[in-house]
Amino acid sequence: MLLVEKLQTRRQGRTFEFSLQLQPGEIGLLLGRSGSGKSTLLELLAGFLPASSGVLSADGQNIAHLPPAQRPFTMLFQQNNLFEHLTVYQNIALGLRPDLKLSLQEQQTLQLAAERLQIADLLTRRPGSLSGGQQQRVALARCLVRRKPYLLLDEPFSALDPALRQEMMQEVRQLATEQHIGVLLVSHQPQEAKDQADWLGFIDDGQLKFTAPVSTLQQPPTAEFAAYLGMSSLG
Ligand SMILES: Nc1ncnc2c1ncn2[C@@H]1O[C@H](COP(=O)(O)OP(=O)(O)OP(=O)(O)O)[C@@H](O)[C@H]1O
Repeated sequence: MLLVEKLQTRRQGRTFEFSLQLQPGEIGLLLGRSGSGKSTLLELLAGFLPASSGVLSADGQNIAHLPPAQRPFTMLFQQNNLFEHLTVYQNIALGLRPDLKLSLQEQQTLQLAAERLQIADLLTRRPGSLSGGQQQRVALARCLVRRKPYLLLDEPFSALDPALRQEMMQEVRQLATEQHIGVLLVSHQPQEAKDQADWLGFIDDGQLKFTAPVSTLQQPPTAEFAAYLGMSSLG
């Protein structure tokens, strides 16, 4: 389990403080206004941003002091996840070995991930010749071969059309369930993403104000959350 307790950082004179728990196989959907701190939370967990205080542990181990590469996270961004000069195969292989020299077993792992994400016929292509959806599948395949227990997704599908976005969310749901990966997903699409999430969290003014089951979308627990959803009043 991922445990975050009063994990703090400062950015541009503002204090950010987050507390949450994420179980293996669980998808937590992070919602909130632009600038509220959603990406800041993911960067803090991944170790791209130093924490000034608080607790960050994974499966009972304190991981707050570890450099990003040693933390149990893999992160997927909205775009620019791939290297344009490398083939799809090489882009995925980077998740296994920075020098791209894969053992036979690693080659098999890569092949399985590519088949799992239906991109096995694209391995010799370069990202520039792929659609946005195919590119994000490649990036997801690289996350998969890294075999990290937690996946941090920062609006990874927001540039895709609605049907494709839904398809990718189903893919993430299956991966989370089958491989017991804990997923934190930042999204601006509450209605679509909620179909696949286990809980939602509302970030406002640098804090995770609450986490709750997705059914809460129909009856927002706070006026701020209702306003974010575009509802004029509670109930
Ligand atoms: N690289 C950075 N360096 C300094 N400040 C940053 C950086 N990235 C974001 N910030 C600031 O941190 C605050 C929170 O930004 P953050 O990106 O976490 O918001 P967000 O909720 O993810 O927004 P959005 O939905 O627009 O992506 C903002 O005030 C922003 O200006």
